[in-house]
Amino acid sequence: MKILKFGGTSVGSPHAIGMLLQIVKDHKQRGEAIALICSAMSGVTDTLLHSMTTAAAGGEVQPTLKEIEQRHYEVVRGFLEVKHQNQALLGLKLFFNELEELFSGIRTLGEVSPRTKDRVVAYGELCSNLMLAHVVGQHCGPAVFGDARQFIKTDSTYGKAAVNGPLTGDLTRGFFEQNQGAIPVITGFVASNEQGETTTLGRGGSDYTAAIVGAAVGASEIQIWTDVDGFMTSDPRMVKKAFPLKQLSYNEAIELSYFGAKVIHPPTMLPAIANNIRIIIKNTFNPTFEGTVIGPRATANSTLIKGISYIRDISLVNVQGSGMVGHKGFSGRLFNTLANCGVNVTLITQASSEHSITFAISPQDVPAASHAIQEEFAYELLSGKLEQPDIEQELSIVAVVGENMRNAKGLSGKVFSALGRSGVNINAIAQGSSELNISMVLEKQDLQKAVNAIHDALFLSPVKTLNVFCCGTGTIGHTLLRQLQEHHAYLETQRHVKVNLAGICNSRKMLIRSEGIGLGNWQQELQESEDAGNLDAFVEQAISLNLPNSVFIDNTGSAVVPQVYNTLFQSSISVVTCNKIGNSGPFEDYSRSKRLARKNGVDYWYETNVGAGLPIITTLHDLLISGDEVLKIEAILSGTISFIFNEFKGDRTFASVVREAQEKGFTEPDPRDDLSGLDFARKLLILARETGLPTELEEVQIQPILPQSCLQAPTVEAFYEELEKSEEYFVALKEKAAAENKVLRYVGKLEDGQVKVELMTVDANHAFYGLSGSDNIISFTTNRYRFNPMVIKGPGAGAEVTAGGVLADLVRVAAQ
Ligand SMILES: NC(=O)c1ccc[n+]([C@@H]2O[C@H](COP(=O)([O-])OP(=O)(O)OC[C@H]3O[C@@H](n4cnc5c(N)ncnc54)[C@H](O)[C@@H]3O)[C@@H](O)[C@H]2O)c1
Ligand SMILES: N[C@@H](CCO)C(=O)O
Ligand code: NA
Repeated sequence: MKILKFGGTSVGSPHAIGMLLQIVKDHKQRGEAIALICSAMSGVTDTLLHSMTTAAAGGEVQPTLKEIEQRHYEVVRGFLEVKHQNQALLGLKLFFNELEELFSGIRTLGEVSPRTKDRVVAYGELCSNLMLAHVVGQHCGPAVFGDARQFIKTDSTYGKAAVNGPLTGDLTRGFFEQNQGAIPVITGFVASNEQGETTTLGRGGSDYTAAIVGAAVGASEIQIWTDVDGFMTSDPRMVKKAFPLKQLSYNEAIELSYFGAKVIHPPTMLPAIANNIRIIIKNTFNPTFEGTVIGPRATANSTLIKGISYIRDISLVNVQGSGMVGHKGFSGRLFNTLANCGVNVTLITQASSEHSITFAISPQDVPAASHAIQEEFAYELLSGKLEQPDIEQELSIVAVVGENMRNAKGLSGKVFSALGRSGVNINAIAQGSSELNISMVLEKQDLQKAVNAIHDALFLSPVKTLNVFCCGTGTIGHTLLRQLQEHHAYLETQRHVKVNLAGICNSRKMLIRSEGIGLGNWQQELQESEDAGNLDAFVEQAISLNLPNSVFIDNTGSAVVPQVYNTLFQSSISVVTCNKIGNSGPFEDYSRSKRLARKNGVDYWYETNVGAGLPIITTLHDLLISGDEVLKIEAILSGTISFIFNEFKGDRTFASVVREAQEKGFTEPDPRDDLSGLDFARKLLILARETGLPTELEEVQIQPILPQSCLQAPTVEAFYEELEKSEEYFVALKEKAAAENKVLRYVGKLEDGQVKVELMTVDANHAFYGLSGSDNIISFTTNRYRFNPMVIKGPGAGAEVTAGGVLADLVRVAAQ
């Protein structure tokens, strides 16, 4: 025998009932004996409860009752042949007449007793099951309406009656015996007391009925048909990536439900658990989906962790004092007094020093708990043996649940490091000795971030979502977004990184959207945004979203954007930047940013500050962490100037070559930053700092290659005009070098603590002679590479290579 329990939404509409009928037919076809237990049509119970209050206050409820009536009639008319309708309509009409009488009684009395309340709400189940018995009877073979009041017997605790197990068992079996050959369609939730008066079973009552009936008739399986695919790994409203679990043990289901999963109400399952009956959660609207099987034990091959649940509102009470150390019975007194005033304790931790006990309770219990402690420990408080209890508010509990995790080493480490990296502070931790759950108390404002970070860290899906805030959508930013769009499938399947573009900002506009901006149409979405670009507001919103694995990408050349990095680090947001202004500012700022990133456990990557996508900074780091020592760096690090010297061959003017460099995306937003040597000096400065030299930009010696008139031009256009006028100067430079069979090279050097950039002419024997396009070249002379320096060479400017480098840094964040 299988018991099929259908919840309110599963019987709440003609569509749902159509699905139900197919499910019943499928079972019949397989020759399985089944019984149905159904809830009231969705919304009916609440409407009845509400209407009772209205009626008691003298209000009008007739139209509301008529609506409920019509919903049932509609099903009858939709599913039954005309000749069968009358009998069903008649039965329902009788119920509705009784209901009306009850309501007129409530109006007269002006109040609702618990007994009346039970009588009234029971009609939700009575009507739906009577209706369904007729419908199932016509479509699936003989069916019988089961009014559970005839066989589920309880005491008279209205609203949450206690079941008389043995009597109920006998009567239920009797009912089934009398009705062999028909499918029982039984009212969930309702029962009756010894006098035959209607009672109800409380929260989760229909599940309870299913478990009671299942236990009584020795069912092999109880199917809970609902509107979700099963028990999820976490609340899907909280965690987008939550997915349905295949299998759970009873204990795991109870633990998850305790912390908020609302699929079943565990106490109601006890009769099924006691009889080892398998429980399956199934989706009425997706019946072929396998759902979640709940059985006696966690199967060996199921996941270690079953779910992440939470309680949103909790308060922590911390009791401490010298009077507690070594005092037998202290905690006994404490928890007794709490129990006596009806305070439920959700979590307890005690340090082994026994100096303090911390426990979590519901915020509404705080006054009662405080009062009880004051009374019980009046003497200890007065004599200073105990301090005044310390109460922390605005907290939540997150619980990680799984039976198999007791044998999994390193699991709690994963949980805590995921939280640490997301900047979530943990106020208290408890692990039951059953190791079925690890619970953490944390700030309510961090709840969503914490649950998502743990979910990401623990669940099968190795894909890590980075929440990216992209500042700057010019040459580089634009290309980066295109690359992210082009490579998203590769990133997800091969690198296990998913980029959620949670915000974009440029000088004109900004847009924040936690659920993600389309990588394919961000331009349009940004264009349509009504928010003007405002860096501070952008950062503020990014921080307040409080998303896990947040990364801010600076694709600007702005001096103000780096000023927000420290705030971001302090809010546990990583930074990836191709903007070198920050790292080449005052040394103190440079080292503070690095320190803050480290202190907050977030990433700060800026490989593209030097040589665009070429692996220069990472290589330097690798040399240094492996104990090598840098003796000398020689480099060409201006892609723009490299390009100009490589292309200025006499067939066109110097100015036109510079223009081409700009068009090709090699130059800084203002090409004078390249031609003045400033951009180059910044890069060399950053490299020097990475080797440990605490040097400043002013200390870098720069030999200019441009005449003063060009550098001083007020605008970029004026600069180009000056450049045209200086053509002779550049031709002379080039010809002088050519006469000696040499080429012009703008070379940077770091040696003996000195940093300089100078114009050189080199011959064919020099390593820097043969460059093309925007090539950069860098040679590291180190202890290990003393006689044959390590050389890195390749295009060192341009949108593709730079954006590629930024993307690599982003993947590096995910890898951490
Ligand atoms: N071009 C290259 O080859 C290369 C290589 C390595 C690094 N970089 C660096 O890339 C950065 C961007 O260069 P680009 O050529 O893309 O510049 P760009 O001028 O094309 O784009 C800059 C973007 O930043 C935005 N922006 C500027 N100030 C802002 C602010 N305060 N708040 C918000 N948005 C702001 C602008 O609106 C624009 O969208 C520069 O720092 C540059 O040094 C470039
Ligand atoms: N404008 C720079 C590229 C950005 O670092 C160059 O020409 O080298
Ligand atoms: Na680089």
